[in-house]
Amino acid sequence: MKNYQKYTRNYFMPPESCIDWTRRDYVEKAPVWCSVDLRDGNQSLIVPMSLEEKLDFFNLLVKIGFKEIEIGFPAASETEYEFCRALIEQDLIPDDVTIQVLTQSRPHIIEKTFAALDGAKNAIVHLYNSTSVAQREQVFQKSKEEIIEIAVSGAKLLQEYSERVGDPYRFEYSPESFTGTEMEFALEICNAVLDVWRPAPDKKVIINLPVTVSLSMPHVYASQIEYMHKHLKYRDAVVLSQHPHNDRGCAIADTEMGMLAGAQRVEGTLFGNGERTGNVDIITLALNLYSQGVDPELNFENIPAITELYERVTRMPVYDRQPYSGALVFAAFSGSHQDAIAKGMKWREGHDCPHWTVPYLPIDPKDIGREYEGDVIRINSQSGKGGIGYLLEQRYGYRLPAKMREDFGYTVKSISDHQHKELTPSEVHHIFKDYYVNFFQPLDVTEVHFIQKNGIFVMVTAKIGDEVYEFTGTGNGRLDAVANALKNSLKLDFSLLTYEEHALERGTNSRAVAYVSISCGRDNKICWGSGVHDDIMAASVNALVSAINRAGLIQQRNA
Ligand SMILES: CC(=O)SCCNC(=O)CCNC(=O)[C@H](O)C(C)(C)COP(=O)(O)OP(=O)(O)OC[C@H]1O[C@@H](n2cnc3c(N)ncnc32)[C@H](O)[C@@H]1OP(=O)(O)O
Ligand SMILES: CC(C)C(=O)C(=O)O
Ligand SMILES: [Mg+2]
Repeated sequence: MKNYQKYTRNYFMPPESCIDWTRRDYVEKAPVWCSVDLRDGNQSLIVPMSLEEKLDFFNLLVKIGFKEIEIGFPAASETEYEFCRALIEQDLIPDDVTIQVLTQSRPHIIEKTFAALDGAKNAIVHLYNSTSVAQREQVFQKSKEEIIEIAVSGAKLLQEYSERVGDPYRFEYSPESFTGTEMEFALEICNAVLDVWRPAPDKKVIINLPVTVSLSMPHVYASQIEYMHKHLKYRDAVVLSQHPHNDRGCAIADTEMGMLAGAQRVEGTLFGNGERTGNVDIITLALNLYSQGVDPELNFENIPAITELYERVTRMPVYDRQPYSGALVFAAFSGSHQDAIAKGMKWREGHDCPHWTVPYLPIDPKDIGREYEGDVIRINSQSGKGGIGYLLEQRYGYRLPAKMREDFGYTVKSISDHQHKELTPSEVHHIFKDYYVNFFQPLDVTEVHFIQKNGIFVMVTAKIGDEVYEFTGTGNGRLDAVANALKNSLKLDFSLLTYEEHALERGTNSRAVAYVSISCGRDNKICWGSGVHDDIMAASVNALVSAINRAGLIQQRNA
């Protein structure tokens, strides 16, 4: 791309090395979560949510377990204001939940914000102003001192309004566009705001360091967070918060590394909705913790229900590959993945496993309301015998012999390949029944009588088209005797290779299924057939007849 020189790295590393966080490899405790779905998420929708939709979403967030919820920007619009009023006046905020509201640092906006909060038992008032070089120069056209003055004057106003009503509110300050700000200046402005609020450990304030626009690799943000963490004044009275956006696709990494670097709180949204590429996805963050054995302190046990409500009120679909929540994120189409999953699941049945280690499935889909059936093993032309056989066994109870799985696998793949489509479990079942089970054309065996006499003697009644035949034969076992009767009487060139059977369903009325393979002709081509019947012997004969028919032996004999 010829215009690359138009761009440069416009972020700032801390003035000292801040890489202590690299010595930590995991987060051991969930951060304080704050949902900004109803503000950052809402302000970026094509059509912002209605009051009723916001209420539905608020109730969902409460149900999930959020204790801090940024409910909007009350000065922005009538809906935003009225929503805040409705929550307060109708007493819809649970006692253990704190609402948060966002305000610019402008007197009339702050005034309106506090008017919206009138009567609230508690709330977080979130003040922001932009601090980056670009915004200072282009948008505000102000010096650093003047930008600090915007923040400080706003901080003072928040304090005054709060004191007037008995000081029930907590405060949050965001140096918006933090990632484009010199770190020394970000520190200076945050400390200036802190000097106004003078927080104490029993009256903490939140300093929120947003990735308003992501400008660097995640380790840079982590170093920036560590710098602020080490140098902020009143540190034991500050909750250090992050608010990453996803412009470079690094929001999750930014947040996780930021937590390693000292951040204690995370602002984000469900499914990562938010300005441009979105805010950080809290579901992914929470389930990443969960997948490493850390309680995320949010309940995502019913992702499908959460998805449904989210899609309704945002009018946006959840992407198929969205981590943990997308329709395809537990799906395995490819053969080797399916095989490993099927074996992994079987392995768990025979072992006392304290932890989840199934290959290709980072967490157990059932834990978040997803199903194995339909969600995991999916069949197309990339699939293999392992997955196809597993599906047939789990759904329909057929335990195919290993070699027959392979044969059936190729049959299914070829159909999917030619039809150029995914096959549903029921279509796979139908293929099995249509191609392998009780396949009675052109040969059909209608009656079999066994006599035990120096081995087994058998009398077979068979039909080929309209012709009815009576054959006899002998063998070491019953199926062997039937095979010999057919082979010798009809001059068929095959030998019986494999025979397996099992009950298809549990219980006394269970049907039996049998699997037979025969080796045919001079080139020993293997052909499989299956039989299902109430009687195990009839199932076995059906399987043999199916194999003979599938091999085309009757047609070859006539040719
Ligand atoms: C990164 C973020 O997501 S920040 C949150 C952004 N969200 C929103 O803006 C959604 C809600 N906002 C709104 O509805 C409107 O912007 C309102 C109601 C808040 C304000 O509306 P208006 O005053 O009509 O317009 P607007 O937002 O363009 O105001 C721009 C003015 O505010 C100033 N300003 C912008 N942000 C701030 C701030 N945080 N603190 C102080 N002044 C600010 C601008 O410099 C500009 O000043 P100027 O009038 O001297 O040129
Ligand atoms: C208001 C602030 C925190 C914000 O949304 C951002 O910087 O992205
Ligand atoms: Mg934001």
